[in-house]
Amino acid sequence: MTDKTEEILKVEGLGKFFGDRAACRDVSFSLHRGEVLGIVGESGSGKSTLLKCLAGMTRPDQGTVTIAVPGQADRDLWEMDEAEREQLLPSMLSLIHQNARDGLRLGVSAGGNISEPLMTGGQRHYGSLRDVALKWLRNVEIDQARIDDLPQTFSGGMQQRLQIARGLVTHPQLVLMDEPTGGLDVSVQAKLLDLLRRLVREFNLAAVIVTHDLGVARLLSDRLMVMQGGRVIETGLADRVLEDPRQAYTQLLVSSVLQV
Ligand SMILES: Nc1ncnc2c1ncn2[C@@H]1O[C@H](COP(=O)(O)OP(=O)(O)OP(=O)(O)O)[C@@H](O)[C@H]1O
Repeated sequence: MTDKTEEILKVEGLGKFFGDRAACRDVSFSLHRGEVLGIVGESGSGKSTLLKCLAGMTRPDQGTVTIAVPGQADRDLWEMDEAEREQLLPSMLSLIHQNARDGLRLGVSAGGNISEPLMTGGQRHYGSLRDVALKWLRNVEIDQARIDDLPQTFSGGMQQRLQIARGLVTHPQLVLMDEPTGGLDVSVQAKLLDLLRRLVREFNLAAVIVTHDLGVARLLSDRLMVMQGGRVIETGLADRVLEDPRQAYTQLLVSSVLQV
């Protein structure tokens, strides 16, 4: 049985600067198994930069990112050398991009896209890889008959679901999502949100979701972190932050959405 209180991610004093500009600074939070943290804020507030620092894509200038590694002691992502980080990343975390095409291999079949991360991890048995791919197609509600089709032949919503299957097939403990429903039709968004909610619960995932959509944030997140000008200005339970925002900026953010 998994321990729901297990800390999966701890961020302390994180900062990233581009010249004189702080894209994010003094960011600290922790995340436990089964918990979903939504990060909201206007464009340019530092959400994507923070996510990239957590995903091993952008080296922060300050602070630490400590992640649980299966079967090992917790590790600071940025203290590892690059080769070790590359090797351990798939078992530690998965990044779901806003644009599914950034997270898929377009020249590889749907089944190949799902099984590739397992092959990178050393699995070679064709029959079992195909079985896992079929299972994951079902998990993300894609017709199993499409297993040999290329992602280009899929709709935007299907491509996003395929990216999610590829991201979760290695059972990472931490999932990072960058505007996972952005750019999709409203009805497709709703279906995808339902799917994400189900998968987060089913696999007891720790997840960080960056979104500018407070509706998405409310539906998926347990806790919310509001960013402005690179800093965290408010954090708390999602319902509390949205129903009783304490900072003027959060009040503005919430009221501007309600007016739409
Ligand atoms: N590679 C870069 N070079 C220079 N400045 C950058 C770079 N990446 C981000 N920034 C700056 O850092 C700040 C935060 O940007 P970031 O993309 O993290 O914000 P965001 O909240 O994700 O915005 P959006 O919602 O529009 O994606 C901005 O002022 C941006 O111009």
